[in-house]
Amino acid sequence: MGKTRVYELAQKLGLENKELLEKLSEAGIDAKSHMSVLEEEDLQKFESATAAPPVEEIVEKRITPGIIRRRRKEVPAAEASETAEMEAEAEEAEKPASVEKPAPVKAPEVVRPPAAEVQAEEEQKQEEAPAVKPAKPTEPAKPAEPVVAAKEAAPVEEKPVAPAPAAEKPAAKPVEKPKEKVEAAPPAAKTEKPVVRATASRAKILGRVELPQAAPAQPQRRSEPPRREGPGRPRPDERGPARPAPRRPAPAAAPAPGGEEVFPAKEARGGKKRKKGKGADYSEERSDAPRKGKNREVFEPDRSGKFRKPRKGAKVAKKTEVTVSKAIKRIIRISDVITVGELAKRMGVKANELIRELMRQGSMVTINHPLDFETAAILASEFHYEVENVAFDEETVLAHAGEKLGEEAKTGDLKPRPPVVTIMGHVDHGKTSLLDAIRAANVTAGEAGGITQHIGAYDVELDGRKITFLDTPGHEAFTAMRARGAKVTDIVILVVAADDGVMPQTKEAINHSKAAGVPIIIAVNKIDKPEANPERVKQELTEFELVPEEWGGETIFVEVSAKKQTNLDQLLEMILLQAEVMELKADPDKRGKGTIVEARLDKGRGPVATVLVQEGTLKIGDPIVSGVHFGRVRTMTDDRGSRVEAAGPSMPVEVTGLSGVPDAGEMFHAVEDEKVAKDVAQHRQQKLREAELAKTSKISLEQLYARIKEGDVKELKVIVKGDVQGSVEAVKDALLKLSTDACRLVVIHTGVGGIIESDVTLAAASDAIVLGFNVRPEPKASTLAENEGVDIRMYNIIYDAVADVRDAMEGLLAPTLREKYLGRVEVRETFQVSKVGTIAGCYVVDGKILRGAQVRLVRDNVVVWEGKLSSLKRFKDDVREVATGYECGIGLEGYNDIKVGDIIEVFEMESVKTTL
Ligand SMILES: Nc1nc2c(ncn2[C@@H]2O[C@H](COP(=O)(O)OP(=O)(O)OP(=O)(O)O)[C@@H](O)[C@H]2O)c(=O)[nH]1
Repeated sequence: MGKTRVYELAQKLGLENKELLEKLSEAGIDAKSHMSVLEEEDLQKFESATAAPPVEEIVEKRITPGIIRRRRKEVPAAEASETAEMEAEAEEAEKPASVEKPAPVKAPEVVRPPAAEVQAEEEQKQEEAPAVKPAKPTEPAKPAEPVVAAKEAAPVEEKPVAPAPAAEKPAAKPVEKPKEKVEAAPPAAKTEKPVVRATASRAKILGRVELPQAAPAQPQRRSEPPRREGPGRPRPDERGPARPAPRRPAPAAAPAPGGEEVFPAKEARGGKKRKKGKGADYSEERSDAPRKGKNREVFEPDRSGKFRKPRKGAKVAKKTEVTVSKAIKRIIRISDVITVGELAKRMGVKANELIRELMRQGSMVTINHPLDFETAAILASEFHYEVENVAFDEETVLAHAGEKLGEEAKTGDLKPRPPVVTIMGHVDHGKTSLLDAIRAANVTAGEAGGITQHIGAYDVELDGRKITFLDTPGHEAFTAMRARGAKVTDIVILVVAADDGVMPQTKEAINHSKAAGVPIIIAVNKIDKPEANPERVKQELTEFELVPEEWGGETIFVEVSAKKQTNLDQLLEMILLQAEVMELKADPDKRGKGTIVEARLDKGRGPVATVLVQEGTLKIGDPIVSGVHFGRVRTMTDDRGSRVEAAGPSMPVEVTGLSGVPDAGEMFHAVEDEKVAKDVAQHRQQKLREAELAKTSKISLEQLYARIKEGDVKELKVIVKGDVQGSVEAVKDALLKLSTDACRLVVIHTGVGGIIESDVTLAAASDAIVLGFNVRPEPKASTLAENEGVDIRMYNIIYDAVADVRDAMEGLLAPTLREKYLGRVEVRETFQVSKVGTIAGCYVVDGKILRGAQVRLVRDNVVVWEGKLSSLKRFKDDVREVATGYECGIGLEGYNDIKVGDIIEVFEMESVKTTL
């Protein structure tokens, strides 16, 4: 294709450049300066136009060029493309025309140096493309439009140099750029002027200097859209050739025209900029926009400005929404406690950052560490977040529920209530017999023929005064309930067989009772036996500070015979006397609350719970909540199987109507309505889940120092278990000497033998630690300790134990070597192998056994030997490890006294950092 510049053609025709330019524009050819390039098509067009200008054709052509120009200038091509619409709009546009005109003119002006020509052009434009104008009017008023125009023009301008840039720049970068480009072109002076005008008249546009930045990306996009829409439009083809006349910078120029019209529409839908995200569905984008970040907001004004028409409403909505959501997000609602990990997640920061911040504040924590409300609030504020405690205040709700009735009635009107008694003692000392005897005597006396029911508790009467017995003899149940926070028992009856005296469980029972602070009444049983020696029992008990009154002490002793029902009344009398001293009172006018003594699932009746009312009165129909269960009291039955309408303080009744089976020792509360009961139950469920997530130990030696310093711990309670009484006593004495002003050391229980479940429950209930010497915890006790967070420490050397406790109290606990449990094998057979020694045929009960691991030989929970394996075989082969459920042959290094039934514990030692 031959290209001719305007001035060359002018020379050819013997015309002035100006004249030629004028004629060219009359012919509908877009030539902006004498340097503009004319394509062959343009030349032909020019020739045919000058030769015989057919009116109709010209009009058509003119329309096209007109549109092009406008585009370049700033005209939102969209309007141009959709002629039909534009025409409609044109009518409206006509009014603001005066404003619009300047815009369209400017672009052409820039192109054409002579002012006169510019005017001519303006006139032409008005004539040519009235339809286009409508678009313009909106542009000047709305800043966005000019931008669009600039963008659209961009593609064309790239190569063309002067003309296009001039048009674009006014919109994008008002002065500077245009000048540069203009300088390159000959008619620099001329171009400058128009630029100035443009900027002046478009003062509003200046503020949008940023827009051009977005534009660069658009040109490419534009080139695409035009193609798509091009086909639909008849004009693109015509325009292509017509416009580029000045310089056909190419295909880009051609598409642009068609694209102009299209773009705005697309953009309006969220096409280009919005497509930042992928696969933007136009419809969705709109809704997404408001949620996006600041970056987007920065861009949005531009877009919206450009495409205001379609989006006026959307714009406003976006901004508002973003602000609101942020404000809400910056408040974190927690329920009393939140773990570090959860807080980090909710704030959208890394947990490590929180942990680092906490370390900076002096606390070493892990990701699962629970943070209380205050700590969480301080921590969150570092990250500009607020924490709101939305904890359901269960206590307030329940207190409110309980007080209501009390207020309505007479508040503070406490009335004496029957004592609640638990019977404890050593095995076979007659606990059950005594309970039965008391009950039998009572039943026959009170309700002849009445069928007694086992409901876990019952009451007996003596001269119109009631006593409630908990039918769960033994300290295990007692402490298990206490571990749940239940303080049910008022008085403990310690049964000691007169013929047997104080035995290990007698001692345990004493310790458990003392730990709970419950007074003890001694029932010296079996006095009917000839070998009975009550005096010896009294003597033995003085060791435990249980001194009979006749010996100057305060403990009540009653000599009874369960078998012969001797002195039972006297025992009851003494119980009542003790109760009187204790001034046990309760307000029966409140809503009922108390403790679950027993609960089970009955096939026919559903969950059945024996409850002991401790405060107020429980009535049929009362909504109640117990633990995570709730419901309405459907039926109430006493221990004689009689239906009861209401149960007052200290009365045990069997209740149905709960949604599930609560745990023994759980409290129950009657509340005003079932919704409250449900709310409380659900809240507890949630807390239970949280607690599961953030299990914390009761107390451990590692935490001791820190807690002493915080004032949390004023005394350290210890349970000592050992293989022989001598070592237990030695440790106990040594430990007691460690007592300081800051922390008193109290040994709440000692015993010979392995660490058993009841030791752990006692430790859990009393916040104690368990020290073991040459003894091991039973598997069940280990599990319980793990669940309850009880610290069990095992030692072989007394000195180590004492040193550890002392160091812990002084905050000097060194990094500890902690045992990592690997497995447990049971010795099933033993073989003597010459030159090798004893080989144990074993069965791996739990975990696995590893060659080279350390082992401990345990017999009856007492450590007999500790060392290493000398051999580990499966059949005849040496093996590295043997897993659960398999048999193996084991040899112990330098130890042969292995017996059938022995347990071999396998473990590794690992160093654990002590954190205080
Ligand atoms: N001679 C005599 N024997 C009694 C008396 N009280 C209980 N016994 C007997 O002692 C044995 C044990 O009595 P239990 O009531 O089962 O003792 P326990 O303390 O409940 O026993 P555990 O439930 O195993 O802890 C039974 O054989 C009773 O008959 C008594 O007062 N005199």
